[in-house]
Amino acid sequence: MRIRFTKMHGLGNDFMVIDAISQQPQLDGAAIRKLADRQFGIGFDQLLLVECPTKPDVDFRYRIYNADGSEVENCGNGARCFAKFVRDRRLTGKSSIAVQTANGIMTLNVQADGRISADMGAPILAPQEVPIQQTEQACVYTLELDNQTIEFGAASMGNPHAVLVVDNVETAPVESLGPKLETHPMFPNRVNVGFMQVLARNEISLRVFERGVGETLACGTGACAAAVVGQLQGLLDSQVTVHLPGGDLTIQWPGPGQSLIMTGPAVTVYQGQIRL
Ligand SMILES: N[C@@H](CCC[C@H](N)C(=O)O)C(=O)O
Repeated sequence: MRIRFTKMHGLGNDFMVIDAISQQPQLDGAAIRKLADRQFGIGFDQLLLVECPTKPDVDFRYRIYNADGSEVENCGNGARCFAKFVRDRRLTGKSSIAVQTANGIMTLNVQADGRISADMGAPILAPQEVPIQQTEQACVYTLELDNQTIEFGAASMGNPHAVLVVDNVETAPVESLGPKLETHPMFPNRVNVGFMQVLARNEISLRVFERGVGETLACGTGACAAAVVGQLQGLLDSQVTVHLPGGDLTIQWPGPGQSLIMTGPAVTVYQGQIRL
């Protein structure tokens, strides 16, 4: 069957977005991996499916799949692209959109300048719920890897994140440590691994090795998790500019129990059709 899709990105974190309201794509893990392939397919970090909601008082449901075919709970950059997609495709005229994800209901607000703010909900900090193999909640956890003790903070934005504070993101061991931490027994559902350099109390640089993908040019939930971990460790204020390899996000977090607001751009690259 032939499927219409839109290629989009949020700061270089790229997506294949499919309207699964007017089309019914049959995509299993193998088909998603084939489409995600950057040589033999379309190439993307995540696939986003826009569907009708299954709950009342919600505009849409959107589902997220990593390039390795695994379905995931949340995607910050994807959420902004989803909002631009449903407006550009005239699936809604609303500038405040409520969307159902595997993580609950998220509200997205399209601003006059075209940037999109997402209410990302409150971070989950209880270790069993992130999840990490620890019994007591702490701002800094440790694990042993290759005879080295690694310190990290942890938070779930619906999806699990570990955040390491580093002196310099340029030289941080993202490629070597990222895959080892992603699959470390400390993280029963695997983990997204952020490497954060604190530049000032309101400014960080961040690289993220994403679960199910590898290093991406930006990770919205990773930026939220870094802001949370940095604030809990006393390093950051409540509003932070996050410099990612693909560009900047603004994160606001008043503190524990409160929602994070993430603001940034969403870009359409092209529209296409592919035979599945
Ligand atoms: N790029 C995303 C996160 C996508 C999901 C992640 N790889 C996971 O497995 O949890 C973002 O912008 O948040």
